[in-house]
Amino acid sequence: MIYAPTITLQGRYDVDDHRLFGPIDMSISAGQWTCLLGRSGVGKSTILRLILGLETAGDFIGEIVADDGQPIAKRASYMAQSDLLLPWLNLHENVVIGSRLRGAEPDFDQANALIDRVGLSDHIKKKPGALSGGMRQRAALARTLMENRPIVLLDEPFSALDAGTRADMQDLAAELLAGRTVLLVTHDPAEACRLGHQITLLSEDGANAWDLPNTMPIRQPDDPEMLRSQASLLAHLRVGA
Ligand SMILES: Nc1ncnc2c1ncn2[C@@H]1O[C@H](COP(=O)(O)OP(=O)(O)OP(=O)(O)O)[C@@H](O)[C@H]1O
Repeated sequence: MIYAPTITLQGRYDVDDHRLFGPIDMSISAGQWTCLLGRSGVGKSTILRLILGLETAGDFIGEIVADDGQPIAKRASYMAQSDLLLPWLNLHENVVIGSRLRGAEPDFDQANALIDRVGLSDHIKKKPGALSGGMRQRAALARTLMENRPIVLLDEPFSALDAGTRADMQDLAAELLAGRTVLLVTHDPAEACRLGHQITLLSEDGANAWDLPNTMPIRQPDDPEMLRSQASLLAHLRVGA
């Protein structure tokens, strides 16, 4: 598989003449899941956009580098908070849009298999407007997984899903993204403790690691150590809110 690098982000970020976060020194480990949590508006989505080199509202002073020195954006796939599905294309066409935009022939077998894994085979010809919010989110997940990139940036990818489907999609993403460098933005301590090799808490003052059980993800929902960790993380987030 193509090398999945460690990414480091060092710097500070100002918006509207005030400091939003930083200075921070954050590492997103090679081939692992790093879960990023923090209060609403602290800058989590901004960090994903900075890593991708996309426009943001403020100014970042610092550097974002991969440990192999190669550019990051071209080998990253990104699932934004809004699903970014194109309304005039059907579900299947949306899932293969990446290849189409690159002028390549899509791998239709892979696309069909992914659509099946996210449970949308019966809806393949529907346009996004005819799908529920959770279905749209699963379609966007399939499109992201279809890209098969070594770096994957996910912004609340499971937020619209019912509890059972959410657990299924977490399992699927953990399976298909094994060995990739994944940065997952989430508000859900249970999700972070289930999926994360590392958890980073972003605040105005910095980016701090949160201790996780020594077990490897993906952790079972009834894992006692995980449950303890998610409970203390929730308590910490409530105090910090
Ligand atoms: N277009 C914009 N113009 C001005 N300020 C913006 C703009 N977009 C975002 N911001 C500001 O940047 C800050 C960080 O936004 P960001 O979306 O990164 O936060 P977040 O931590 O991901 O929030 P949430 O958890 O609610 O998704 C916010 O406080 C917001 O006010």
